Amino acid sequence: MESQMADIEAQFSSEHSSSPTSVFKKVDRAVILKFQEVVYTIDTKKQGCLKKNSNNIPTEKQILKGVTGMVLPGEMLAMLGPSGSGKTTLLTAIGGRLGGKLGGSITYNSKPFSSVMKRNTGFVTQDDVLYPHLTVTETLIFTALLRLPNSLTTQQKITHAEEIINQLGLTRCKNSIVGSPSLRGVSGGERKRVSIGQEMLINPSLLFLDEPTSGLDSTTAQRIVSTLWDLARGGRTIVMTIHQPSSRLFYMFHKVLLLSEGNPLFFGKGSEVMSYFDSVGFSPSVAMNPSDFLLDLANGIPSDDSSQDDQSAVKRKLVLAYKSNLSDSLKAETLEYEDKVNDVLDLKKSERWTTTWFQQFTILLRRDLKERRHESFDGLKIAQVVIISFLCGLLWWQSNAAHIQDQSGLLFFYTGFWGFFPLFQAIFTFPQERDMLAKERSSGMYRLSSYFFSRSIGDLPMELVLPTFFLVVTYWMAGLKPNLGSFLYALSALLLNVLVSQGLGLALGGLVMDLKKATILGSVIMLTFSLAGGYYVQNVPVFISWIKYISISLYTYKLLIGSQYEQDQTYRCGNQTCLVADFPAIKNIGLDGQLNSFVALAIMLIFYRVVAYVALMRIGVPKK
Ligand SMILES: Nc1ncnc2c1ncn2[C@@H]1O[C@H](COP(=O)(O)OP(=O)(O)OP(=O)(O)O)[C@@H](O)[C@H]1O
Repeated sequence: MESQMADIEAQFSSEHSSSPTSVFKKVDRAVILKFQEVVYTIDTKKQGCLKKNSNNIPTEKQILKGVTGMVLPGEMLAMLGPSGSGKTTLLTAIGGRLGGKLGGSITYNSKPFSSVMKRNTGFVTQDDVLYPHLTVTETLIFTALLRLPNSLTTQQKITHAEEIINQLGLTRCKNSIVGSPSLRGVSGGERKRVSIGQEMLINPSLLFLDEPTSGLDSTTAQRIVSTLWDLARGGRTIVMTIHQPSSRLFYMFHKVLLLSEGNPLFFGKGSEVMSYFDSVGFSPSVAMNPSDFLLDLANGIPSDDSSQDDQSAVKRKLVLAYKSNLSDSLKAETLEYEDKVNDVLDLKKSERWTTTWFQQFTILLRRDLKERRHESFDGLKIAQVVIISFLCGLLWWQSNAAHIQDQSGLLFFYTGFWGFFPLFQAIFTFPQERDMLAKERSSGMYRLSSYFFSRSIGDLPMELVLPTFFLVVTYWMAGLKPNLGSFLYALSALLLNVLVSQGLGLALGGLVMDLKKATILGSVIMLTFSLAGGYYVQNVPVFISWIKYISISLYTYKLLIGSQYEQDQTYRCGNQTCLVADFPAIKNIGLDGQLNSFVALAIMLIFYRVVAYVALMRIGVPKK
């Protein structure tokens, strides 16, 4: 086995350079990771795992049951175990991203996790969270601009991203879009390397990867693990979960941790694992891949010909064997090491953010415009608005004040259409972005406020151009008050309506974070606002009439009729002349109090956005 390691070393040391600019260069700060007796418990009642608790069934479930280990700089630890054994939970815990009931101790150079450590940590999640419409180069350059400190110039950051592309073997596909399951882009292995590249940009001392090889063929998996192996040689501490590595891969790991139902069954050198299990009475009946053998053991199946054995008894025996043979010596070794490293490898203090607020804002805005250019200039969306504009213009063709019923109907239609349309566009924003926001925020890439402003402003031009176009067409075709002042008044009311409805959509999406639920909730709220808007029902019972005070439609409708009619204006009703202010759909709303309506909409404009912002604050922060 030693010779196998030497072969691998020889093979890969020739493949990668170690020049000063290389991604494989020595890391600035080495980190010793230690975790002792890590226990993690979840409240199954809170998580909805148990329906009832009438029979005193325990409502807590232990996911991790006292896991200990230590990974030194330059080492690569593989965590193995069957599905559900707790690998991802442990990785998330030692990666500093797990809140809740976490017991035991996890230290980094003898210190707890801190924002400085966060800055030195790379975390590659199992699912690659990447923007599908950006190219590989764009993805890495934007990450470099956001994550690298201002001590580097923009050009140096770009050069660094380009170096990563070359060194991770992504040159061939650097101009291809990343893609997603529904959009053909680069291959799965290339996508994984882009995710690794994003973390490598900051030259992390610690690198965590959740199943970096899942879904990849064995050659691609081999390439990725050898890249990681080279990264470890630069003094990085690397921890990954892995499902079923081939024996070639297995021997590349310096250390192996085997988990079964949250219990550790083995922690130590990969080369010693077979002899350990042999010493406690378990050895494969035929020569087999060590990871297959280990997974069988963790499932309670000791060898191919003994599938009839009691699996729980086997697992219990293995847990006891670990406790009596490995646990104490491992704990002692971990403690002993502490004395040697204390204060030797200290992390320097560093700023919380590597870039300024304004830099983050502009980079995020540019990235957003690039990623979503196809959405903003979506032909279908534009066609929809154009068709409805002309249809409305034709239906209400040259109506005049005498057709007050028609005109008030058109004005109310404005509030409805431009309430629902922006609301449903905005509802999608945050649920779609949640994973990206969680990933980037948990690696401390930018402030929430710079993200929030860039995201709200990025869409604005198109959000405002479409209703403006709609109003220009319908206003003049329908023969509304032909005076620039009235038109501009109506336009500002309509745009305010759009912005407030958009804010409501952002808030609902941010609060619920589930598209289906948010859409249903959004339609119920908007319909309620519409019904309470004073057009359909005039004699609302007192006990429910308060709804109108929170109705976006009511205030907008009030402003729109204010833009068209004067207090003393009359119209022909049959053979006589009637006051516009007495027309039922207007009388109830009244033509006065215009300023109050503006103020009410302005308050809602701010309020809904504040709610959306507060709702986003919980994303990317470990739950307490
Ligand atoms: N927040 C949670 N709520 C409910 N159950 C949870 C939660 N977190 C973890 N678990 C449970 O803990 C166990 C371990 O989960 P974990 O994802 O760590 O397993 P894993 O070994 O990584 O599995 P896989 O290989 O399938 O990804 C599973 O049974 C899972 O259902």
